[in-house]
Amino acid sequence: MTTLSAEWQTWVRDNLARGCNETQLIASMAEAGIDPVAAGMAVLQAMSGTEASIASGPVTQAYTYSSPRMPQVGSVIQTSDRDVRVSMRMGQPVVALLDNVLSFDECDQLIDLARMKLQRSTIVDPTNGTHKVIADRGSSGTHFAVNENAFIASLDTRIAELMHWPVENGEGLQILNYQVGGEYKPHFDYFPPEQVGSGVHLAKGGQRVSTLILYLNDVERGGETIFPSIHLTVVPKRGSAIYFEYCNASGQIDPSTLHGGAPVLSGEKWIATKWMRQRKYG
Ligand SMILES: O=C(O)CCC(=O)C(=O)O
Ligand SMILES: [Fe+2]
Repeated sequence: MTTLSAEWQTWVRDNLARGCNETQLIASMAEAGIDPVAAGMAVLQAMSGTEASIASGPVTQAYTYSSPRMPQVGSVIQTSDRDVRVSMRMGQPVVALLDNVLSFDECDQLIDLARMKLQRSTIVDPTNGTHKVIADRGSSGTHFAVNENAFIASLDTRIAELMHWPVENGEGLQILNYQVGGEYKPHFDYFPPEQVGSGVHLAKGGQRVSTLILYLNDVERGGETIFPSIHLTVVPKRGSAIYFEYCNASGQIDPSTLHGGAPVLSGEKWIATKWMRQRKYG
């Protein structure tokens, strides 16, 4: 057990005093190499004003891994229309790397459909009247409602079977496109229960329980999905997907699933993300 340095304790207190969001603080600390569970404890202790020393060594997690949704055996998951190959699996946190989730043709179709929707979000340039894409944030996105059309419905069914969770508990498939420099800073996909703002999200469908990120293209350089607290890096591969879960049957959440999208260094990156909720969503 080591103690979080005085500098970090001061940093936490100062940022809380400035009104920074707790989750962002934990994510920044994790990015700097601090165990996110220890970072979370530091933030909680600072919020409650205690000066006790804070453990940043191995931390006993409250999260119970006893009944993962993703089976912990087998190399193939048979869905109603496709055999998906498990190429890597771990139990704590529950993570699985899946190959052959989408055909190349399905990846291209998703990109084309999303591109059409993305193109609709243009503004008219007041200087010359031409349509142009709204300011480049390094990433842009759109989503498809659950069962929006026959193609999306077939994917929603397959994805639900892979995630071992009902279609109706899923949020609509989200498509993200990152250009060079585009990234997604480390974050949790669940809604932090201690945050006031989470209430509105939790009211509909409850907590998020699991995520499937589908890679729609090969990225020339960069754009890996990174899990800083478990030191896992997933290289995007067209048609493959990374699955992870972070909310168990008791409603506990697993902070070791902190993850982000590393900056794209060359080329571009297209992904589709499915989030599952505890209950029926929508
Ligand atoms: O871009 C990535 O690899 C991560 C995406 C992600 O974290 C999300 O969609 O929730
Ligand atoms: Fe995420």
